[in-house]
Amino acid sequence: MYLLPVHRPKLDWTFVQRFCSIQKVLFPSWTSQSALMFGTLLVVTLTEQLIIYQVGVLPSHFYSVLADKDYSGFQSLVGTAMVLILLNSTLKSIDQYICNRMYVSWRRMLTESLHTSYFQGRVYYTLNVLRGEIDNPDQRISQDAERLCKQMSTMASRLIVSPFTLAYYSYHCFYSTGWIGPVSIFGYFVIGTIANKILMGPIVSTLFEQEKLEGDFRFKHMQIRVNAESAAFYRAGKVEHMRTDRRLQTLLETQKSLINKELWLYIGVNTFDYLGGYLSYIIIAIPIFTGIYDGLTPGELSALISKNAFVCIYLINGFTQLIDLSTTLSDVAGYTHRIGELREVMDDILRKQSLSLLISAAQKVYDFNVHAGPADTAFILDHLSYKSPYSDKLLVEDLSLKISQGTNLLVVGNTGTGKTSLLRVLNRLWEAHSGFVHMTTCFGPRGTLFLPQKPYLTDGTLREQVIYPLKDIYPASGSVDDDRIIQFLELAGLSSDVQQNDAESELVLFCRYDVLSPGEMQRLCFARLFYLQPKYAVLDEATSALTEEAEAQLYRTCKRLGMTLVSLGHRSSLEKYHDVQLKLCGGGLWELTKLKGGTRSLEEEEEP
Ligand SMILES: Nc1ncnc2c1ncn2[C@@H]1O[C@H](COP(=O)(O)OP(=O)(O)OP(=O)(O)O)[C@@H](O)[C@H]1O
Repeated sequence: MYLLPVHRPKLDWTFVQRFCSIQKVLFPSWTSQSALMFGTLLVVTLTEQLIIYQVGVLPSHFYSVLADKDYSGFQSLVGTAMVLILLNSTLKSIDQYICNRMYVSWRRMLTESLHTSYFQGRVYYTLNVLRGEIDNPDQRISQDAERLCKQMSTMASRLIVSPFTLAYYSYHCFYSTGWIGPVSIFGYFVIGTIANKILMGPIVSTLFEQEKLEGDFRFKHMQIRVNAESAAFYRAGKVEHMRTDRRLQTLLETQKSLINKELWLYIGVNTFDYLGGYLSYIIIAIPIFTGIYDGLTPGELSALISKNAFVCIYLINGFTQLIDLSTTLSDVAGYTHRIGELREVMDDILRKQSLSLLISAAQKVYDFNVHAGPADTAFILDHLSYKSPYSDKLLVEDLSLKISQGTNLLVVGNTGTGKTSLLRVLNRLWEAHSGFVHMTTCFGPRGTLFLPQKPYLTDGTLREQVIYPLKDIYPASGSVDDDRIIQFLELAGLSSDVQQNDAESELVLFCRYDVLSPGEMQRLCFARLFYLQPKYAVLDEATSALTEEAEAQLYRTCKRLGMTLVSLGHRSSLEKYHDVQLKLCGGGLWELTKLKGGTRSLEEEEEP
C-alpha cells in the first residue's frame, strides 16, 4: 500500500513548500500569460498608488488655498481633483479586471496540471479505489482549486503593491516624523502579525476538515442522483434523508466551529485596524508637542498636519491591509494544503507506476526467451499468484497459462474467488504477488479490449459512445462512418434505440444513456466491441443481463469478426463458445480443463 505520513495542516514550512510548488504551476515562465498579467497588474497598481498619493495630499493643498483665500488656486485644484479621481477609478476597475482574468488563467493552469497527473496511466483508479488517505479528489480538483485561485486573485493586487507602498510611505513618514513614526508602526505590525499567526493556526486545519466534509456531503447527493431508481425501489427516502441530514449536520458543526475560531481572528484584526487609526495621531503629536513646528503659521501647520496624517495613516493602512488579509490567507493555506497533498500523492503514485513499468520492461527483456510463446499469444501467465490489496490471502496461486489466438478461454468460479481480479492483474491495475504476467498485445483495435462487469457509458453523442475509448473515428483517415456504427448497433440489437435517437438528426446527443436498461447498456458495449474489432476480447460477465438467445447472437458475431474471447461468467451456456475452462476454486486453487465441443459445436449450430 502507498501511504504518506499524516500531516496536520498548519501555517508551517510544509505550507510554504506546497504554496511555492503551486506557484511554479501558475507561473511556468517569465513570459507566461500569468506572469505578463501579473507584471501589468504591478504597473497598474503602482500607478494607482501614485494617483492615490496625489489624491491624499489634495486636502493639505485645499487647507492652504482656503487659508490664503486663493480663488484661482482653488479652481485649478478642483479641476486637478476631478481628473485624479477619474483616473483613480479607471485604474481601480482595470486592476479588478486583471485580477479576474488572472483568476481564470490560474484556474485553467492549476486544474489542467492536476488533470494531467490524474488521468496519467491509472492514477485516477489508484487514487479513487486503492488509496484511502486522499478524501474527495474530485472536490479538490473542481472546487478547492477554484477557491484557491479566487482567494489568491483577491489578495494579488493588495499584496503585489505592498512592498512598494510600504517602502514609499515609510520614507515619507520618516521624513515627516523622524524615526519615531516608522519604528513605532513597524513594531505595531510585528505584534499584530504574531497575534494573528497564533489566531490563524486552528482556522487552517478546521477549514481543511470543512472542505473534506463538504465533499462528503456532495458525494452523498451524487450517490443518490446516480442510484435514484434503486433507492426508490427500496423506498429508501427516509433512510437516505436521515443519512444525508447526518452528513449535513457534521458539516454544519464544523462550519460553526470554523466561524467561532474566525471570531477571535476578526476581533484581533478589527482591534488592530482601530488602534492603528489612533496610533497615527500619537505619531503626529510627538513633533508638535516637542516644538519642532513652532515657527509655522496656523495655516501652514494645519496643511502640514493634514499631509503628515495622510502619510502616517497610509503607512499604517498598508500594514493593516496586510493584517486584514489574514482571513484570506488562512483560506489560502487550507486550500493549498488540500491541493498540495493531492499533488504529492499523485506524484507518488506516478513515481511508483513508472518504477513498476521500468521493472516490468527490464523483466520482459530478461524473461523474453523463457516465456516467449508463439507470435499469436496474447497473454502469458507463469506461476502467477495474486491477492486483493486489503487481504493477505492469495486468491490464485501458481497459475501458468498462455492465451493464444483462436483458443477461447472461459473463467468460472464462485463469487469472490478472484475472476475479475485476474483481469485486474492482467490489466496491471493490481500488482501480481509473485510470478510473471504479460499482455503481449496492445489495447484497443487490433489488440485487446476489456468489457468490464459494470458497463461504462460516457457523456457525448451516440457516435462517441460507440467509438469509446477512442477519441476519433477509427481508422483516423476514415470518413465519419455512421453507416458502420448503425450497422454494429443493429448487430448488437439496438436498432430501435438508434432510430429513436436518430429521428431528428444524425447520431447526435445521446442524452438518455443514463436511463438505458442494464441489458441495453451491455448491448451498447458489444456495439463498441464490434466497431473496434480487437483481436482479443475480454468479457467480464458481459451478457449477464441478456437472454441466452441474445448471448448466442452476440457471441456468434464476435466469432464471425475473428475475435478470440476470454470470458468470465457463471452460466453454463457460455461453455459452447470456449475451448478451455479455467475454474477458480478459492483459497488459491484452480483447475484448467479442455472443453468438449467448444468452437466445433458453435460451427454445427451455425450450419443450418
Ligand atoms: N478494489 C478492491 N480493493 C480491495 N479488494 C477488492 C477490490 N475489488 C475486489 N476486492 C476483493 O477481491 C476479492 C475478489 O474479487 P473479484 O471481483 O475478483 O471476485 P469475482 O470472482 O469476480 O466475483 P463475482 O463473481 O462476484 O464477480 C473479493 O473478496 C473482493 O472483496
